[in-house]
Amino acid sequence: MADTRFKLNTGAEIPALGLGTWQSDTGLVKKAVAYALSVGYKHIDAAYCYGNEDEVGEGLKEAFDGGIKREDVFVTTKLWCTYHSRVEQNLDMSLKSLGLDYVDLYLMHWPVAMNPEGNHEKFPKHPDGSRDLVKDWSHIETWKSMEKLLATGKVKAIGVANYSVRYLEQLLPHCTVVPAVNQIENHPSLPQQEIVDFCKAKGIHITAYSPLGSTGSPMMKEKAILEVAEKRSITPASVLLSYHISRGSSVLAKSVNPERIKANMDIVKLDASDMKTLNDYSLELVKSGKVVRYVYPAFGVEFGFPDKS
Ligand SMILES: NC(=O)C1=CN([C@@H]2O[C@H](COP(=O)(O)OP(=O)(O)OC[C@H]3O[C@@H](n4cnc5c(N)ncnc54)[C@H](OP(=O)(O)O)[C@@H]3O)[C@@H](O)[C@H]2O)C=CC1
Ligand SMILES: O=C[C@H](O)[C@@H](O)[C@@H](O)[C@H](O)C(=O)O
Repeated sequence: MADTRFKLNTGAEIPALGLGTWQSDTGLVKKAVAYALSVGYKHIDAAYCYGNEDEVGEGLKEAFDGGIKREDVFVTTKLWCTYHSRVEQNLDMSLKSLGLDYVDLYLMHWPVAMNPEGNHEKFPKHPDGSRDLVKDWSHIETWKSMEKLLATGKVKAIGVANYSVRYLEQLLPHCTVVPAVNQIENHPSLPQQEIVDFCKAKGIHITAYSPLGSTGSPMMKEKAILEVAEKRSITPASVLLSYHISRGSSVLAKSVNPERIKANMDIVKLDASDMKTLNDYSLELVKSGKVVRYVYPAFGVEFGFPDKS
């Protein structure tokens, strides 16, 4: 089932499984990308902020030199927060590093702008250590610039990441183009049902990030996951990745290890009783206020996530 695809509101298809590249060390990520594409991945998730797009680009080049066609790979990258007032410039920087003339999807990485003239190119800070934000900058302004990119041919689709219902409700009335995707942290310990349902109703596809619980894959030790894995004789990683495909979402798994990259393609159709076990586990966490969000950078901003409000 790793070859499942979902239709975007642009008419294009997004391959259900993507290779993540956040925290993929330089020296390893070129091989990871080239290897993943050689064994059948069709979707690579990158970001300017990850600082490794040059190497991701080298991995893509190796794959293209080996005969894989550009049009058969779905490449996503993201606008970083210090570039909200310079959207096309940041896209051009990513395209140059990736060695591409277009990306399939360009996302606003977080709906918050950081000072483009601060004391660091990506993570400007105030003397007290807090992030140097442009507090009066609206993410709607950024989206307007993202919409203009479509006419350049440098992006096939545009979308957002880390948007809550609250932020989408602010954005949608001002959109000429509805985001194709909202990329969010999602796994049975953070089901985010309200945003998943809201996006579905608006025709916005969900891509799940950190499906294994991010660094060190802590979700793989959760009892409900182990229970389904044992019952189906599959790995916990397979349960965690398959869960999203059953929910109609695409999913990104990061690995720089060839065995794990290959193993993560083992996506199966979970049945109703498997999904019930996982959903009951999620509901219990939601009811007791114990959902777990692994990725919550210190922006000091209220993003409208129900678990953080
Ligand atoms: N839009 C956004 O703000 C965000 C987007 N993302 C995107 O989503 C991707 C995935 O999320 P990420 O946070 O990286 O975390 P994941 O949930 O993909 O987990 C990655 C961790 O799991 C390990 N791992 C991977 N596969 C296996 C396996 N089969 N068995 C055991 N361990 C495994 C990896 O180690 P190893 O490499 O050694 O295998 C790494 O430590 C990111 O890389 C990025 O592309 C992520 C966070 C935020
Ligand atoms: O995509 C992954 C994450 O969003 C990552 O880009 C952020 O967590 C960033 O490191 C930050 O500290 O703001």
